[in-house]
Amino acid sequence: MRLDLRGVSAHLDGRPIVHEADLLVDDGEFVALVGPNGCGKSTLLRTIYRALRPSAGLISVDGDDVHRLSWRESARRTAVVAQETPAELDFTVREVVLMGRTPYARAAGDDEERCARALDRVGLAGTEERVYATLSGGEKQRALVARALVQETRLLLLDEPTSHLDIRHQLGILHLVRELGVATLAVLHDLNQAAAFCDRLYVMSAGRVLAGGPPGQVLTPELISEVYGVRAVRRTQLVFERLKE
Ligand SMILES: Nc1ncnc2c1ncn2[C@@H]1O[C@H](COP(=O)(O)OP(=O)(O)OP(=O)(O)O)[C@@H](O)[C@H]1O
Repeated sequence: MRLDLRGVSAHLDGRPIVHEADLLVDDGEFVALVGPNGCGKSTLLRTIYRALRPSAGLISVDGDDVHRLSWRESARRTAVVAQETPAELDFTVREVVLMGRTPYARAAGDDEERCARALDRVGLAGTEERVYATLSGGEKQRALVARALVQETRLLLLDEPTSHLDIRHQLGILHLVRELGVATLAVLHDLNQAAAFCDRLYVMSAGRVLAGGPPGQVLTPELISEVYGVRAVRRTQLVFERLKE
């Protein structure tokens, strides 16, 4: 699975937000998209999962223009964990997770097992009957990752997947994504985490993709100061690793 963006521009309410973005995610790659608040990361992601039509450029998944695929075909290729959580209706966690199976034929008797396995992988085993709306922010976020997992796509789009999570669960989700080995494009804010977990990253600023490549090459103090207006100093720091259960 290969995601390829060429010259993608996007407007919101007639305002140009993303300008001629080029970006590539190869099969099995974990790629981060970083940049300051409001620079257009979510907007760019939305053009990929078809919540927004680009005003110019081409977005292809395995060579096919994503905006020309049928809804079902698109959902079989690409799963999304977006920032907005779904309307808080009275769905159970099971029902929310199984929405990820909608692009597949019914009658798959093993959907229950898939659901249980996915919930287990995100640390929510046994919560199937809970009402989704009653979960905490971090639990909701992990349930939405479980929904993306049962969709069994080879491309995963994650918009700040760790924003509500404590440090242990942040690492849990990032490790999980790595282990999946699925092509992943994730908007992340923590540059240290992006550098630690991702194969490559792209830096956006003011609607443009400024740089892309391995974290060590891209995240230079010069670029960070240009993009974020902060001074970056490389120091030894506390490193967190999850303890085994
Ligand atoms: N519906 C809208 N109409 C007009 N402008 C919008 C709309 N939605 C977002 N914007 C603007 O578009 C710009 C890009 O927003 P976007 O959410 O893509 O940024 P982001 O990089 O994901 O930011 P963050 O890190 O804060 O999540 C922002 O200036 C935002 O205010």
